[in-house]
Amino acid sequence: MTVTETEVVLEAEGLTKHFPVRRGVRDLLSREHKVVHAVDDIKLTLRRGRVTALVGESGSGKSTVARLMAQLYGRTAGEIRLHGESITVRGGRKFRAYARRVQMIFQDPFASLNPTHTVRYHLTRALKIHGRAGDLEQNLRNLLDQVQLTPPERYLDKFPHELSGGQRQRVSIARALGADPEALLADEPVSMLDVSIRLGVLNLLRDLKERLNLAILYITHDIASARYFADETLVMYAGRLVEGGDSETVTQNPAHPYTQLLIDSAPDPDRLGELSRPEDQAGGEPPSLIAPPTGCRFHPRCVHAMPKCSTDLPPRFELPVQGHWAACWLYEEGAAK
Ligand SMILES: Nc1ncnc2c1ncn2[C@@H]1O[C@H](COP(=O)(O)OP(=O)(O)OP(=O)(O)O)[C@@H](O)[C@H]1O
Repeated sequence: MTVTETEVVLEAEGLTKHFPVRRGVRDLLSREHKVVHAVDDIKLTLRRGRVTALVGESGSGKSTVARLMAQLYGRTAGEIRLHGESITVRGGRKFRAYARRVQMIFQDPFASLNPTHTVRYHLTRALKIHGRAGDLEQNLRNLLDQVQLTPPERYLDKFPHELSGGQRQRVSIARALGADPEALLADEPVSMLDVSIRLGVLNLLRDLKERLNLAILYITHDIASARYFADETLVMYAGRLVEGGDSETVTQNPAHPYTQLLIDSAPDPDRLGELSRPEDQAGGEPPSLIAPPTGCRFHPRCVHAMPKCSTDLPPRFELPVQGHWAACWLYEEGAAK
């Protein structure tokens, strides 16, 4: 099935978030209101039965995108559409209705579960909030079955500290499923877990995607896991998307110099002893998002930078593989498509 064939659940267009910077004493005298350009002009589409990875280094704005899509943050500009309908909610009943369809999973299951309450409490609450308590015992069992915590009675009366990290994250996923959502926004769902159990949780999410026909946004700094887990991969740098396409193409044939850097600097088990060589750290630091570079935000670190890159923002240029694009002037020829 091609990317365009499955039903669109959630879309963002022109999604932008600027956080005001708290003003110091010296700034009070100036009229300037500084902002952090955390997220600028993001366009993405989540489809039924598909995982879209949003990949980038720390501080690139990935979590902010997830929180905007979950309507936990108000946006500075742009539009979020649920089944084609533009939607903005700020708390209250409207938020609850939105959360019934779009659920978020956070990085740290220990922080997102209340240590003083049992698994039963967390899941019961989710079912009740979303009007699905019905046959409560059976629904609780179903949720735990779905996340492969079986037999359910072994887990229902446990407190978060009595569970392993992987089990806690499975409870968080079960809680999200309590709403019977169409889309899951998973913000680094395995990065706090032991390496040995990450794969199990990603496989569970993949299994749920298929069985429940979920649309999943998978946020990660680990591009290798995006190749393994996601159908589509979007690469984010300093608040902007720089490349996108099917995961195999983006990870095996990266077009944007930043994606290439991300792949080259990903830990490679065959090179572990060499990681501290100075040449491995080439490529510099991400820019300040208070005064981001003009033109392409990556140009100060880019080995291919041309004069135009520092002045003109590159649009998306389409590349030979269908659906693959890069926002990079190197591909300007392809813009004719
Ligand atoms: N509430 C806030 N107020 C001000 N600045 C913020 C706020 N939240 C995030 N930022 C800034 O926005 C930028 C993007 O942050 P965000 O957490 O979205 O990045 P990220 O890619 O998810 O990073 P990480 O993987 O470290 O969480 C950062 O510069 C961050 O400091």
